[in-house]
Amino acid sequence: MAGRIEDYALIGDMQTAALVSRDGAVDWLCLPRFDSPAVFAGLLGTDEHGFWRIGPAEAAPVLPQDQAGALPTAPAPRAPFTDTGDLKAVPSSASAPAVPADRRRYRGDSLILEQEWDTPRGSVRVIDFMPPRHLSGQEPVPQMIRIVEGVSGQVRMRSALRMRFSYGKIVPWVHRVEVGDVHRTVAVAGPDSVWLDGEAETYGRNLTTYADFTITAGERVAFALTWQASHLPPPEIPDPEGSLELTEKFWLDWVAQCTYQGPYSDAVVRSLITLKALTYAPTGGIVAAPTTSLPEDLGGERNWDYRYTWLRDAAITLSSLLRTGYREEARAWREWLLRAVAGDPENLQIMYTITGQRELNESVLDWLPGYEGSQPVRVGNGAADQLQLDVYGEVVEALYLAQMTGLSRNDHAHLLQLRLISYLEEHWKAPDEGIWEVRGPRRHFVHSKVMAWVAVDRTIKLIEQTEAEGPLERWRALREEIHADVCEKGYDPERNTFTQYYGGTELDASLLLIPQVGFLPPDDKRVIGTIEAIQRELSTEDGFVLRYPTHDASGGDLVENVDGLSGHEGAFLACSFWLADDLAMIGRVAEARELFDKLLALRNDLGLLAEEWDPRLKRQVGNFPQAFSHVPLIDTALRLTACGAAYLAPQPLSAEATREPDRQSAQQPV
Ligand SMILES: OC[C@H]1O[C@H](O[C@H]2O[C@H](CO)[C@@H](O)[C@H](O)[C@H]2O)[C@H](O)[C@@H](O)[C@@H]1O
Repeated sequence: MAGRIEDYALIGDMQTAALVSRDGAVDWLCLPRFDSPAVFAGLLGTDEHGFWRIGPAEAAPVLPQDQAGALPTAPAPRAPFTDTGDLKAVPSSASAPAVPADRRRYRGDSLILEQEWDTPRGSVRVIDFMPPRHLSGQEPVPQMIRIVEGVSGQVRMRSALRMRFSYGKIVPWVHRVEVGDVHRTVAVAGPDSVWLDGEAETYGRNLTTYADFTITAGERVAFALTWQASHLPPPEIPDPEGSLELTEKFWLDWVAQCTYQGPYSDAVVRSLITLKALTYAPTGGIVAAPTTSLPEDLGGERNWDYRYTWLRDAAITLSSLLRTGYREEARAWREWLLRAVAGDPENLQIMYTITGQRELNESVLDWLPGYEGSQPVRVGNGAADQLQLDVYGEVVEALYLAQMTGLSRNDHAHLLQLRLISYLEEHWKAPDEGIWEVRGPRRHFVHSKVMAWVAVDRTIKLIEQTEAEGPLERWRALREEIHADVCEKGYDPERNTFTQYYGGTELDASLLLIPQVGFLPPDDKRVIGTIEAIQRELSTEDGFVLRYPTHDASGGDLVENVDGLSGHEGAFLACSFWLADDLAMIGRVAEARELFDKLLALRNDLGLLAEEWDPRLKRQVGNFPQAFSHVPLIDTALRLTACGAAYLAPQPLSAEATREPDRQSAQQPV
């Protein structure tokens, strides 16, 4: 059974990721890539939907050895328990004890997880990681490695592995393969095979693969789980200790490139590592989160698949990476973007798969009960077909920032930017689904129009500051027209606040971005009025911020939610960071710091954040970990570090900003 969302740790290899619970269970892992079907989907169901737990066996039942016909089969253990004196006979259906670790941490600035248990007989550490695939020197296949290390005394351990392919639906055929002295266990179903290698003897019971062993201080016992396409030869025998060394070096080298130094260094670095882990290395696409259907409303229907690349989320991620010294990731994403949106801007989607595919058909996995009963469990995402005009602003801003911070010039990116503006010229007046991807009717969302203004503004600046060409006068007039339209139709003079959409009266936390994107200065009375109104009317009791109202003043359901969904949701963490930013910008710096500190305190003990915070239950909710929360964390940390600076202005063009070799010169750029 899944634990609280914040009880999970993230490990990953920049092509997929796993969630490991505090009790040593891997409850979520999609193979071979982020958006593949899960092999362990216990997170969204029960142990029956797949998990792999390694932990102390003190409370574990004695499991009778395999009966004929039970799968998987195994010979008698080579290394049976050395001490069974105090084992109690308990029902054989019990699989593995779920004992929470006493301590856990990432090993330094890496994505290598270490969990430790203290037992009456000694202490033990389990080290979990996924080696980045390019490091191995072998065939690049996904691999999860778990090394059990004796810290003191002698501890009996159990590994219980229940693989269920296709998100918990399929029981694979599990059998042993013996090659000389080497015994391997392999699970096969359809296109997938998953190989278990390890020194401990395995045996099968109740369609689960077990290994029971005793670990003594100073000993290490390793397991490796490797995915391979089932039609290919078996993967090479893993080298867990060598991979550990390479993986640690990889992360430490990567973190060493970070240019941020300041009081929030730990939080910023952990967020950067998380963003890097969410980046699909082969293409540069960035997933919004590695999970699907972790609910925004526990028990409710607000469950979405985030294993895709949103232009919005990826663009703001890119901006954070650029501000902290990571240009390679920015360059890779820009190339992903150019490939993904290649063609007519009319056909631009707001999200794609990590490889740039356009089909994200949404469907329901009806065999999964959902996280704490939150149904439906969805895969795919119907929002892909929406019109969200703000995306043009975020993408253009990221391209502009890329060039202004020294990422070498790219003609295709230039041309794309110009064509996006031509598209906006025709379409900015249309109603859309907006930044929150509402599933209610389209509206004239104020934030969407503001971001359309951003797109035009940054393009004008690009033309003014570089050799890019475009109809400057026409676009200056367009910029004025959008600005005037928003100030006239999106502002309520009686309440002195901008509103969620033209003609509406509700507020929306996305309006907090108005001063941050430079639409109006922070000391404009309309901006201050909006910030104060949002703080007053959209704050939760503990001072975090809702995206928009989903209940009326008395706490009851609204007759009609703007998002077209039932139920409530938690405070949206990105919006809460934006409020801290705005407070700093209008000079309320102490308050901004206080809010930021409170937000940092919401991170789990490993520094990870989901999308939202449920203020009633005091729990993280929504997909986890979420780029859209970690990006604003970094931005606010930078702002507060540089406090005084009203806007994180792009740095001037550096000498490096020279023309990039034209890799695709023969192709039409967009
Ligand atoms: O709330 C309804 C929508 O929720 C999801 O969208 C949210 O996540 C996106 C990815 O982080 C983010 O870009 C967007 O701004 C958020 O509203 C979901 O993906 C949508 O399908 C759903 O309509």
